[in-house]
Amino acid sequence: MSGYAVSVRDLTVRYGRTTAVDRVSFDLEADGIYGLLGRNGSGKTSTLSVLASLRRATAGTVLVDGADPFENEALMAGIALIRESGDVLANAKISVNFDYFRRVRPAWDPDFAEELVDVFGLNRKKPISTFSRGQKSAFGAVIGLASRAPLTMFDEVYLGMDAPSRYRFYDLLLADYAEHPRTIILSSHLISEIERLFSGVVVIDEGRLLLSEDVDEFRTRGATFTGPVAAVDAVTAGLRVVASRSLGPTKEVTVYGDLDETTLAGARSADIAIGGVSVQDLFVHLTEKESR
Ligand SMILES: Nc1ncnc2c1ncn2[C@@H]1O[C@H](COP(=O)(O)OP(=O)(O)OP(=O)(O)O)[C@@H](O)[C@H]1O
Repeated sequence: MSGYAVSVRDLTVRYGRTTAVDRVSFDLEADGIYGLLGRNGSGKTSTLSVLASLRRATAGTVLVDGADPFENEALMAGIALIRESGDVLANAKISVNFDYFRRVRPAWDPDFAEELVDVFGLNRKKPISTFSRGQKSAFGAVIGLASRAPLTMFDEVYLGMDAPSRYRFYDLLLADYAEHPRTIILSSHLISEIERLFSGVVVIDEGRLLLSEDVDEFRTRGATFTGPVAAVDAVTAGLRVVASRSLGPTKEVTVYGDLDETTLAGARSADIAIGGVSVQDLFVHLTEKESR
């Protein structure tokens, strides 16, 4: 089974007077790992909830595999939204939960699920409600991975896990994706750890779409200059600086925007190394109030 394509058109979600999502449009090709990035309260969960059919759009349309997921049971079997709040049988043990997910998730892999329980060191004898926050998050990751849903969405579940568990999750996700390609959306505002996973990014801010593009394209929106402090300062003077770090005589400055040939030639002649930009730095810049 391969992944579902996603098409979001003019999606609007309102809660009373609050507009959480404001005419957002983007497309995700089937089979890819996408970052849905936005600051707290930017509308990530609201967007994912509509895709998962937990909430009806106030306006606009959402198509998953070409169809509206709302009250579409057959399609919903292939759409998994994993939230930190659970969506599991909290009072039951792992085995009871696995029996349930085996029934509702057509691509459920029971062996992989058991293997993941061992990897994350989860207790098979206790109900999920007695797990710590990190263990609950890890159990969510287990469900999300073993479901192998053609559209799998992780809504910041990894935030509750400690660093070793998070890195294990990222590695497992990548390895499993390579063997079983599908469409995966990771929503987060903590990007540096997960940006290596993305093939594409959707950035939203205060309910509005800022951009939706391929990650390599996104990274070329800026550049990083590394070299002697004075030389770097001279080359980057007048450019839109996104981030700046100094280490003794060396300075690394990240800038946003297109670079002209004169700037690039100046950098090369001053022995300044020019590199790509992290998604994290660009995201912070794009969503900072003072940058607009
Ligand atoms: N059930 C609700 N009732 C009223 N307002 C809501 C409700 N759910 C979300 N909101 C509001 O909608 C906006 C978007 O919230 P949403 O949860 O979609 O953002 P988010 O990007 O997922 O945030 P976070 O990163 O903090 O989880 C916020 O202003 C929030 O206060």
